[in-house]
Parts: sequence; C-alpha cells; structure tokens
Amino acid sequence: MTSTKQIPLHPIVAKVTERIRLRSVASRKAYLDKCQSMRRKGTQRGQLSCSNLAHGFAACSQDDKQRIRLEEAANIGIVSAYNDMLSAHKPLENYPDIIRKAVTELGCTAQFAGGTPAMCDGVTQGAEGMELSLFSRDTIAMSTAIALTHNMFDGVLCLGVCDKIVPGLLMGALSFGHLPLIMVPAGPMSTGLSNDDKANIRQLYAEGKVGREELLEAEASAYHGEGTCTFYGTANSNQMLMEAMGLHVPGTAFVPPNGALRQELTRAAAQQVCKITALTPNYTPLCDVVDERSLVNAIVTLLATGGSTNHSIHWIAIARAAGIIIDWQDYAELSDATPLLCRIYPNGKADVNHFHAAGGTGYVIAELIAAGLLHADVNTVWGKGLQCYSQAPSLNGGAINWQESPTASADLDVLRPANKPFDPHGGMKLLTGKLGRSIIKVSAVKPEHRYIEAPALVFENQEDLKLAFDKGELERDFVAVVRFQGPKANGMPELHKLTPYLGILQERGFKVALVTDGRMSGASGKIPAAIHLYPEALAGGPIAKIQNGDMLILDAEKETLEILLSVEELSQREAADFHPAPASDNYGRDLFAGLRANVGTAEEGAATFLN
Ligand SMILES: O=C(O)[C@H](O)[C@@H](O)[C@H](O)[C@H](O)COP(=O)(O)O
Ligand code: SF4
Repeated sequence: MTSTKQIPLHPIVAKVTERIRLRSVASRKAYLDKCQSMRRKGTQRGQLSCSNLAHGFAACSQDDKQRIRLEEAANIGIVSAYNDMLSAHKPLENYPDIIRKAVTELGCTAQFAGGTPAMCDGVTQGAEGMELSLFSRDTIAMSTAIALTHNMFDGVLCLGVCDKIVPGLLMGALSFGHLPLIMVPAGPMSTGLSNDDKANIRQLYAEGKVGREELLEAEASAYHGEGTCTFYGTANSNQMLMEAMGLHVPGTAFVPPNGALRQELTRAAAQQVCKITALTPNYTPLCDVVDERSLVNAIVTLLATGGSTNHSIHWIAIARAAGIIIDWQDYAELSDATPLLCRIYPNGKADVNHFHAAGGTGYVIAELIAAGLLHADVNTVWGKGLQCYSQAPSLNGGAINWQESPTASADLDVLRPANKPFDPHGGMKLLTGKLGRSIIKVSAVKPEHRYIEAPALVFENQEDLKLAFDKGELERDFVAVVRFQGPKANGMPELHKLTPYLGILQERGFKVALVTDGRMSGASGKIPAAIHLYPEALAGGPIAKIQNGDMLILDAEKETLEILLSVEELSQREAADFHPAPASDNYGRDLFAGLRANVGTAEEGAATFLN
C-alpha cells in the first residue's frame, strides 16, 4: 500500500476538519482538561479508599483479589449491552468469560463493570417502544457512566453492536476519556432471505396479496439466527465507523459471530486494551483517539458506504461528548467530496456478508486513504495510523494474522474503487428553506425521484397514512407530511413502516415524497424523504402550519425544501394542535418526559445532556 505520508489530504476534507477544529477550540479544551483532571498516577483504583477497594474486589477470586490489591497490573472494566432481544447482541452473552481468561494470561484482571439496556429497533419498529428508541441512546450513555464510575478500571471494553447502543456506549465512555476503550462487536447473521425479497413480500402483504402467515414465514427466514441483521442499516454502519475511527481490533466488524476467528478477535481486544493503559508506554486514552480527524474519518466513511441517516444525529452527539461541534453543513460538504463506493441494501441488493466477501472494511479504508479522503495519521487502539485498518484478520494455526485486504474488489456490483465509484458523491444532503433544516439521503433514491413538486397530505402519525392507503385515498402525487414526530413530541421514532406503502405508490408511477420532523430507519431507502426537520412541530416549527393541498417542492439537487406560501402567509397560519398518545398507552413513555423536555435539536445530536 502507498505510504500514507505521500498522500495529500483532499482539500475539502482538510477545510472541513479545520473548520470543525476551530469551531470547537473552547469546548474541546474544556473536555480535555476534564480528562486530564481524572487521570491518576498509577492505577485508577489507587485513588480509592480501602473500603471502596475492598467492596470493589470482594467478590473476586483470590488470585484476582491479589492482583487488584497489588495495584501493579491493569484492571479492565467490561460494559456490555448483551440481551436476548437483539439477535446482534445474543453472541455477547459469554464474552465476559472469554475476556477474563484473555487478560489473566497477561497478569491483568477484568470485571464486569455494568450492563446497559439495548433496544432492538426491529422489535419496536412501528410500535410504542420506538418512542423510547432515541432516548435509549442517552440512557445507555448514562448506564455506561454508572458502570465506569466505580473508578476501579484502567481500561474499558464496551460490548455492543446496534443502532443507539454503540453511540450510547461511546458517549458514556467519553466521559471517562482518560481511559483507553476498545469497542467489541459480534458480527453479522448469515444471509437468509434477501432484503429485496423481504421488501417485496412486505409490499405484497400491504396490497393484501399475501397473508400474515406467509409474511411471518418470510420475515423469520430473513431474521433467522444470531448476529446483526444483514442490511446496511444503523447497526452495520456503526461497525464500519468503528473501524474508520480506529476503535475496533482491525477488521473485526463483519467477521461472523461465534466462530474461532471471532473468539480470537474478542481475545485480541481484551489483551490489546491491557497494552494501552497508562501503566504501559503505549498509553492511548480514548480522548486521544476521538478527535476532529477521527470524527471526520467516520463521516467520510459513512458517506462513502451509503450508511444510515441516523448517524447525521448520533455522530454529532458523539462529537459533542468529546467537546467537538459538528453540523449538517459539514456532512453536506464532505458528501460532495466523497464518492459512493458501496451498494449494500437498502442502497443495493447485496448485504453486509456480500460486502465483507467483496473486500469489506479493509478495502473501503484502503481506498479512502489512497484517495486522500481520510486522515491516516490518527491515533487508534491498534497503534498510530489508520493504515492497519486496511487489513483483514484470518486464523493461522490458532493465532490471528492480519494481511492487506485485496486491492481489487471481488464484486464490482457491491464495492468499487474510489476512481470508479457508483456515484461521485456520498448522497447525504442538507435541505434548507422556509420550513427549516432537514437531511436527505439520495444514494438509494433514483435520480427521477429527487425532484418532487406535489400537494401536501398531512398526517399526525404513520398509522393514519396506512389507513388512508388502505382506503385508496393515496393513488396520486403527494408529499406526505408526517409531523409531531420530533424528539420533544414523542421521542423522534423511526417511521420505517411508511416505506412499503410509499414504495407501492412510487412503483405505481405516482410522485411521492416524505417530509417529517421524525427519523427513518437506516434500512429505509428509495423514497425521497426530508427527515429530521427542525424546528420540530412541537417547538413552533412551520411544519405544524402545513395544510392539505399546500404545494411543496423537495429538490435534492438544489438542496431545498420549499412550501409555495410566502413567509407572511405562513406566519398568519395557526399551528395544528399536538395530540399526544393517550395516557393509558403508557409503555414507559412517562419515564422519559424529562428527556423529551430537555432534548436538543436533531442537528445538535438530539441529545438530552449536551445542550
Ligand atoms: O436504523 C436502523 O437500521 C433500523 O432501526 C434497524 O435497526 C431496524 O431494525 C429496522 O427497522 C429493521 O428493518 P425492518 O423493520 O425492515 O425489519
Ligand atoms: S440490526 Fe436492528 S433489528 Fe437487527 S438486531 Fe440490531 S436493532 Fe435489532
């Protein structure tokens, strides 16, 4: 591979990175000062009182007690989001034992510092739980802090994969940025029913052409075992971005769960974190790994792979947790400069297993470094420089070897080189106009659907749109306006259940689009959608004043979302009333009232504690 020293950084990547750095000088300094003040000489547990320490190791084995008391070797904190509800997290169940054994081999110790909640967005999609999904991220961040605030640890391993979980774990760990952190995933489920076939069956069901039994059979053969669902949604985007940020063992993202290589990669993470604590000459605290360069690397990689729109929210929140301020203009400019290298569902037919086989994370990172689109001179948990993330691991006689990923894609329908991309741009755009600021991802939207001028049809929720569809009222060109779906209103749920209905209408030749202050799933794709619109309806946003029949223009090329009303006409309009869910439909909503009241805008990361 070309030495990264000779590769000039793309001017837009350099410009945006510098703009982020300058914008963040004060907040970043404040953050680093906090990390510095938490750093202790020797082991972190050395600062604890005898009773604190005794409580901390009371339940340990005699050997571990001795090691912890000696205060010579690292004690690693494990934070895990394991539960049986996420297929992606099921393999994590026995990881703590694997980790304990691996660190003992180095004379270190590991303790299960704490668990965090984890929501499966697939189980809650379209249901009440989805209103807690976004806030589960910050709940996970707080749970991570509760685990680590035992202050017994010199390094951290966070076990998690899915949507809000990786961002939440990372945001929580960033409050302990003086400690090294390695993220530990489990890998994707094997390929079952293809994502396209799954989507087709859903549309047939929405049209009443197949019954529930047939639909359930199809869904169960798509989601059929342990591991992450195989579409390139938010969970798998997390994995790709952890590689791009140097927070994984290199090449671990899409190795299948439960095999010998997966076990060795988990062991490697455990032993590596012991080797980069402050007790070693290779001290690599998290705050040195997460900086404006690694965050820009993550955004560029998100754009190059057609990753989830949710990361136009979560990566802003992660950045803020590290004292760095990123906005959607940064994403838009980086998107212009970043070629689309991947076609993975929903942006194509392939799934992440096909992507992995075609060259995977190593190929993408090698291509982006060679194109000058990534900062290669960054700190990673694997040492200085991102180039080792262009490698792929394999087992050789029980030990892991890393070798350079192939320099040619094994499947040009899935993965392409930076000089012959699927699209010269990443396809995530900032839309502006009288209604506010929103995001659109066009990598899965056909060019002929990127300009939609049609009358608004206003819905207070996705169920109302389904009812209108079932009554045959939507056989027309229209822009669906689904509002009061913002973080303050109902927790900003994903409105992914709209996809089959809008997809059917689009296939019938109608010009359809979506405008919402809510979110879509990372698995949503082909409908032109202006999402994350703010100010949200409940915060006085003009979206609350749109009426059926208003002409809307969503123009992805011009990067505008417009309503054909003057500012005066709009200002004279009454805002629609908000109709919250009936109190009887609690499902835990009441517990999150404080988070709804305190949450920031989507472009601030929709965070509840960073504003
Ligand atoms: O952002 C995401 O990637 C989604 O939240 C994803 O995690 C969720 O599970 C989808 O809803 C699954 O897709 P289906 O609902 O189509 O199965
Ligand atoms: S990818 Fe989504 S549906 Fe699959 S396990 Fe993760 S959260 Fe659940």
